[in-house]
Amino acid sequence: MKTIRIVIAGPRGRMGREAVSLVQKTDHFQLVGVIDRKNDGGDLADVEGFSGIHAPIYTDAARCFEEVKPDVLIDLTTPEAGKKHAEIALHCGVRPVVGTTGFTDEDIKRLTALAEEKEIGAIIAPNFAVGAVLMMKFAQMAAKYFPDVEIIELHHDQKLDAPSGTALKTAQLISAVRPSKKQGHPDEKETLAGARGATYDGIPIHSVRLPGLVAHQEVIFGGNGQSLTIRHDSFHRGSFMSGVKLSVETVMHLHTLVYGLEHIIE
Ligand SMILES: NC(=O)C1=CN([C@@H]2O[C@H](COP(=O)(O)OP(=O)(O)OC[C@H]3O[C@@H](n4cnc5c(N)ncnc54)[C@H](O)[C@@H]3O)[C@@H](O)[C@H]2O)C=CC1
Ligand SMILES: O=C(O)C1=N[C@H](C(=O)O)C[C@H](O)C1
Repeated sequence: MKTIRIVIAGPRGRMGREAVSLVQKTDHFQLVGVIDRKNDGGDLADVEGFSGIHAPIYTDAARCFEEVKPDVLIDLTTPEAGKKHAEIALHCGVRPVVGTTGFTDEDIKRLTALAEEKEIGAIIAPNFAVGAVLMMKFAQMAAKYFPDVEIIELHHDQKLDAPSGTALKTAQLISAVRPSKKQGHPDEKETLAGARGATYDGIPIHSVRLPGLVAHQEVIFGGNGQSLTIRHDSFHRGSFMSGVKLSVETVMHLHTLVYGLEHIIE
């Protein structure tokens, strides 16, 4: 199998560290550089926790892509940095695999247009865990029969964006198969602002942030005298890595942007 040259943005983060380890243990993956906020010009092997893993560190994405010429960028940073890195990657002919969340519909449209203009593959996956992708698919199936639904997402308390990318994607998939509707009593009033959560196309989304959690979501459907709950839990970040590997391999054969692993996992 041809070796895939990879740059990771955010290598020192919780997800970035897992991704570095994935690339290290995958025979046909090669870590050719990293993009970090610190240590420009240094070697990753000199950073705590990366002993023996040699890769040049860049703070400037464009310079990184020009100098190390990767096939794929894996971005696991922040919404602001992720959007910037994905755009620069596409301009430089590098295929982005973006796990970073907090992208708006507008961001995705803009990056899709750029990928099509450059005729290059890109993947934006709000959740790389196979179980989470199935949860979203099952929720979309259930919404045809149960149009009343609320989403509760629960994450660790260091998460920057709310709602989670997974909750937004779940709401988008549900909204694609059910007519728009306002749920609950038409005269319902919040006596404490925010009590009914945020809404996406009438679907309430509630975000819980607590220490000890990793990534969890419940999609609760209500019908006449019955309820259906679909729940997924990621207990550690290893759960995301088979999806990252699949995305890196798949993006090499794409010529457009794919938003969501449900388009890749049959
Ligand atoms: N798609 C998926 O399956 C998953 C996605 N995520 C998303 O991945 C992202 C990262 O999550 P965590 O690793 O938990 O966060 P983290 O806070 O542990 O790591 C983020 C890293 O990005 C780095 N960073 C920030 N700005 C940067 C820049 N301009 N250039 C280079 N590096 C920069 C930070 O220094 C930090 O090391 C978040 O958006 C999160 O929502 C997290 C888990 C799974
Ligand atoms: O920040 C996280 O941790 C996670 N972010 C993603 C999201 O926003 O959906 C994926 C997963 O839920 C973990």
